[in-house]
Amino acid sequence: MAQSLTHGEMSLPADWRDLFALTKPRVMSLVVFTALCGLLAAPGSVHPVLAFSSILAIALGAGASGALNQWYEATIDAKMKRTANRPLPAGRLDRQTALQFGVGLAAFSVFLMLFAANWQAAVLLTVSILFYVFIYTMWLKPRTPQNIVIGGAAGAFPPLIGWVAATGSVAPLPIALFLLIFLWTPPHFWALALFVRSDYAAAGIPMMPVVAGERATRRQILLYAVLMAVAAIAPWPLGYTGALYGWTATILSALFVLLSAQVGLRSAGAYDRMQPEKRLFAFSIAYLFILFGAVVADHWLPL
Ligand code: HEM
Ligand SMILES: CC(C)=CCC/C(C)=C/CC/C(C)=C/COP(=O)(O)OP(=O)(O)O
Repeated sequence: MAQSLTHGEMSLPADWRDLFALTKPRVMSLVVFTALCGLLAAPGSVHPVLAFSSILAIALGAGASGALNQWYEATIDAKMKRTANRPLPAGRLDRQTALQFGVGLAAFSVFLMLFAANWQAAVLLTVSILFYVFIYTMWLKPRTPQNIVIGGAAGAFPPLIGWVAATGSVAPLPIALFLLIFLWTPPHFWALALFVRSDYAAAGIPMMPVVAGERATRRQILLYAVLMAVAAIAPWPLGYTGALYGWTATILSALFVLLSAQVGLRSAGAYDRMQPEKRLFAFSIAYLFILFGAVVADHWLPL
């Protein structure tokens, strides 16, 4: 985008790469993948153009919420090493542009969903965007260490939205997938929070390790991992999925619980490299990618 904007004394071009970075593309890739899997696992068939447009709408809506999150958190991001180089804190983009970009993209994504799929999916997409921006970012994140438990629900909506875009209604399987991501989020995030704790402390964000301490965070990671494993495997005995998904979920969830136990049962202390925590964080991402791939494979290749 060749638009000019004022930043202090200088006039900087709003580079498209900075606008792209506002959408948190790496995090959102998994969000969009889970949405696509929700859509592909639904019964019946969707016209490819409608399927593509629905997924595009979810990607744009998720990107918009990432931009609005960064618009709101520019001063906090400036205080953390991990986020200081984002376009706003680094001064490559001004807040007004980020706000306009986020609001415009959010509105466009909802209209696209309305025309491509149905009003039910458009409503769910709107709820997810509003939830992430208002409930998580503005309300819970600066106030309570439970921020990601409750606020994390926003990230659990995409497979449900994909399913509803395809069918116009809700069913037990996408609700189970919602629950799976909901319970996955605390171990995913707290593993990372353990090794970037000083960042959050510096920014004054009440993340669990900062407020409740390392020991409590470790125990809760393990607790949520066990609950998540139950939610991940349950669709198989309940008959919502077949054995392909069932075995994948059982093996991967056992591994997830094992890695969480390595983190959860470790005593609190000053570790230099936090290897088990980093391993769990990296595995959490691979886990969701593979598991959601298995939901689709199970639907199309029933064993
Ligand atoms: C409130 C809930 C969540 C919080 C607080 C959270 C937090 C984070 C943070 C701080 C990172 C570090 C890397 C970065 O800044 O880009 C990260 C990485 C990541 N998150 Fe989450 N996350 C949450 C939920 C989710 C959900 C629901 C998904 C997808 C389903 C997801 C997918 C990812 C992925 C793919 C990465 C790796 C990005 C990379 O490779 O850099 N996260 N998350
Ligand atoms: C369809 C739709 C609207 C989906 C929304 C997806 C969503 C809410 C994902 C949550 C994942 C996420 C970016 C967490 C980052 O937390 P943070 O903002 O605290 O991380 P930060 O410290 O890196 O800014």
